[in-house]
Amino acid sequence: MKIVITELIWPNGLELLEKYGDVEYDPSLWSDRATLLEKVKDADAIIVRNQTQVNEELLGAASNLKVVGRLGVGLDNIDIPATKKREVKVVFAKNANATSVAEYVFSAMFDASRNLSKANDDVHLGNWNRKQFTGSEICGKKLGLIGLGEIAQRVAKRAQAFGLDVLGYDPFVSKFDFVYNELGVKQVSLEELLSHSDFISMHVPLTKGTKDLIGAKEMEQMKSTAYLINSSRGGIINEADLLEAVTLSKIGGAYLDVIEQEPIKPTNPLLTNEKIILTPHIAGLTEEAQVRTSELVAEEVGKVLEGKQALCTV
Ligand SMILES: NC(=O)c1ccc[n+]([C@@H]2O[C@H](COP(=O)([O-])OP(=O)(O)OC[C@H]3O[C@@H](n4cnc5c(N)ncnc54)[C@H](O)[C@@H]3O)[C@@H](O)[C@H]2O)c1
Ligand SMILES: O=C(O)[C@H](O)CS(=O)(=O)O
Repeated sequence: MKIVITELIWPNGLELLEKYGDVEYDPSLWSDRATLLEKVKDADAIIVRNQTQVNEELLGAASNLKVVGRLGVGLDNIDIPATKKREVKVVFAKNANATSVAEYVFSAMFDASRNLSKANDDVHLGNWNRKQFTGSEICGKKLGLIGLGEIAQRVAKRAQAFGLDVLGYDPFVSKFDFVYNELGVKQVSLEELLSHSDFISMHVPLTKGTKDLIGAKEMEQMKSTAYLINSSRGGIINEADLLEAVTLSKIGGAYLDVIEQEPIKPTNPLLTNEKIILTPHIAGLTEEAQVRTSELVAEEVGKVLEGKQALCTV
């Protein structure tokens, strides 16, 4: 069996995969499409993250392919109908990085409320501006969660402990769901969530229905002090509208772990506003999450290659 890995995987996953066949691992292969198309010609398995476009072109080139392993949960870079048409299985790291993403959301809320990074920069300049960095408590503030799946539920659970008031909007989750009844999330309309929340955290997949879900109209409804946090996918918040809203102080700022075009280009206008805090798609990137992710995907890919039933499939 030939297993081609096009993006970052942890060593425990590599070790497991070596039991199933010849592993070709190049974490930057995703960025060299011509070489990638050549390498997958006789591949039985391809393992990717979010950058490799698994589309008709790639699937067409990989005529031997049995399985695509996704080292994460977002499947927006994989043409699922095309894989089904070719009877190629897709396995993914269901829930493996959810706790890490939930903790990232708290890092963003605490950074916004206690000015940690800005105060550190200032002290390193030799200053001691205590009053300037007076913060605010997150206790008692309103946190709006857009999308109430696995990650949002882990955020909601932790938010209870911090005394946050959690509002939730997800048209696909019934009012009888435990997220409303046991996790203390209050079911609201998108409009209510936008107008009342101090922090708004996005937890939806990127689909036709969620593209530009938050644009100028939605930002108009937000509090002028509120922060947007996006650890789901670029494209869900309209970036031009965000830059304008932050520049005109219509909202407080934003924490973006994901952007439409990754990696970021030096000319990206988002870099011009310091109230837009950017991280390089690291919300799910912790040692613990990546050990889990790599093990789970390696095992699931292995099952398919051995003709067994995989569990984390689409
Ligand atoms: N930054 C990172 O490192 C990182 C890591 C993991 C996941 N993610 C992203 O986070 C996303 C969410 O992950 P998850 O595990 O919570 O997914 P999930 O499938 O468990 O939950 C997604 C939720 O979004 C809801 N939803 C869909 N369309 C909606 C809409 N228009 N409005 C409101 N809600 C809507 C669904 O009903 C579902 O409850 C992933 O799709 C992925 O793109 C990013
Ligand atoms: O969807 C995910 O799990 C993530 O965005 C993290 S990664 O897989 O792209 O690294």
